[in-house]
Amino acid sequence: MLNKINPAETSAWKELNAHFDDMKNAHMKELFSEDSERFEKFSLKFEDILLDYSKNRISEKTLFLLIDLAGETRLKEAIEKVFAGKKINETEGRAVLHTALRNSSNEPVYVDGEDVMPKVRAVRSQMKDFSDKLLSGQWKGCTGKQITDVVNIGIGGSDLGPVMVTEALRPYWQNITPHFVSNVDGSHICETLKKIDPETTLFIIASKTFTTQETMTNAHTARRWFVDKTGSEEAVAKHFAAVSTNQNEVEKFGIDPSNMFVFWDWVGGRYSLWSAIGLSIACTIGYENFSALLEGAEAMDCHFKSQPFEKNMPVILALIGIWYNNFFQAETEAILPYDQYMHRFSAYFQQGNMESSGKSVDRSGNPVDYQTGPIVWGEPGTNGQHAFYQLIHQGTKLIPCDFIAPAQTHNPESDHHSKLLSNFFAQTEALMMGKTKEQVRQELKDAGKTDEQIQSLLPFKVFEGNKPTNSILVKKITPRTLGSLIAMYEHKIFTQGVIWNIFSFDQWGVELGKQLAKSILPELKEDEKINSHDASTNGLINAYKLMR
Ligand SMILES: O=P(O)(O)OC[C@H]1O[C@H](O)[C@H](O)[C@@H](O)[C@@H]1O
Repeated sequence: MLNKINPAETSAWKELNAHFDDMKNAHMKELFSEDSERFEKFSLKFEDILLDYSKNRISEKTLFLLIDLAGETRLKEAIEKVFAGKKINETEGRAVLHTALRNSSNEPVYVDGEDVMPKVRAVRSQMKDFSDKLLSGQWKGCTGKQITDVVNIGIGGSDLGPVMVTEALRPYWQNITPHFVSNVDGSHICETLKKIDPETTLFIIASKTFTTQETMTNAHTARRWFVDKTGSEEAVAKHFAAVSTNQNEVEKFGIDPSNMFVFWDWVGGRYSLWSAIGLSIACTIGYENFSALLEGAEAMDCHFKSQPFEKNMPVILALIGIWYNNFFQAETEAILPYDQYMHRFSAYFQQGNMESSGKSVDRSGNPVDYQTGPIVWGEPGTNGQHAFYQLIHQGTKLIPCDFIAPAQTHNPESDHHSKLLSNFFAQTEALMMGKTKEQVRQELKDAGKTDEQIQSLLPFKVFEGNKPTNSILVKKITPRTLGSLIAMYEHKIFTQGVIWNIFSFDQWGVELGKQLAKSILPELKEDEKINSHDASTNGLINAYKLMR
């Protein structure tokens, strides 16, 4: 379906290896002083989003070769296939069509010869209807009261997207407070139940499979609590909705079929916020805003499909990521939003990246002999500055970072935003420029230090600089721009997967732990010692039995 080209065997890769020898010691400071147009050359604008990628250890030749690599690994063809609904998720035999969920054109999208768009539109209008009723107060709970709280019970892709988006778009909240329960740790559901009133709460059970242990356990606990508090089984119909691809299991759980929202196996969990999994988002910010989120993503889809690689934001980001990952051998990437509302953005893309690209077998089933997905992590600025930036500035590891900031804040109180943004600009400058021995010497001299003091302090105060960053400056975080940003990173992940010759849309690695947990659970019931595992696991379980 997708080609099975080993990227490391392409001629572009070999040339990149040779080119890396020329570039590995190049300092960005010099690259900037050699070219007064570097910023213009290495920045892109898409609607209200500016991507500045000039602070990277790249030259025009680097980009040229990376684009060649994309050509040799047939990226263009892969993009056409994914949008056309081809079953590129081969290990699960599925198409990958989260883009169809935001397709507002009249173009049909076929899976197995069937246009999926009519079904997509039907669920969209069901979501609109439901969220409108809830927000307008027309939907009444079992005692005739309006719904004030929505609790989304889901995990992984059925949780992270809705949490991230509702948090990022908090300024757009209407009259419903969302809550999210994901962890099977009873503390999560218990603490949430303490905050809500059963008469005014709607539970959304969100699970693609409707068999996930954490979600089903939390859902049953919520249901028991609800029936216990209201004394009525019938009331469940007015207070529970489900989002799933598994109609049978939803019915078994006892959710009114008219409160069920479907999606399809061609929507991957970590790409599902655009589907009915986004119901909690629509109920929080209103359907119109949810729709604007989809429109922003769709606009990025069109950009990704139509722009040549050198002007294509997701492609450029992907190629730069590959440059560091596979040539500089960088192991991690940080995503650093300078926006408090976006505090779950890196966690969201941690799943997006690490489940998609955490693969060590290529599309032919052979072990890869090059690095694939990086470790992705991050926290909002400026908090991160006071926690882990030290290592980025002066540690031994190369950590390419994406800095994201809105030019306009939703809270223009006093001078907070200019202070925030001055940090955003200062950090990427400092990471690139560093501080030379001469500068440090002068600074210490000006501070009145003796020569001896200067000599001893010097090595610690020098910053090598040359630390790569992308800056993504957004006019304002609105539903539309957020939609575009998310889609931009989704397509970055896709592009990298195509080039690395891996399957980006399965996640078999998650299964093993789940299976073992299932076999261990019954062993925890009895008090007697067990002996069915390795010595460490037996030892731990037996110690637990004595401690509990
Ligand atoms: O939506 P569900 O079927 O409950 O699945 C929830 C999560 O389960 C697993 O952990 C998968 O690795 C995730 O990709 C998925 O999002």
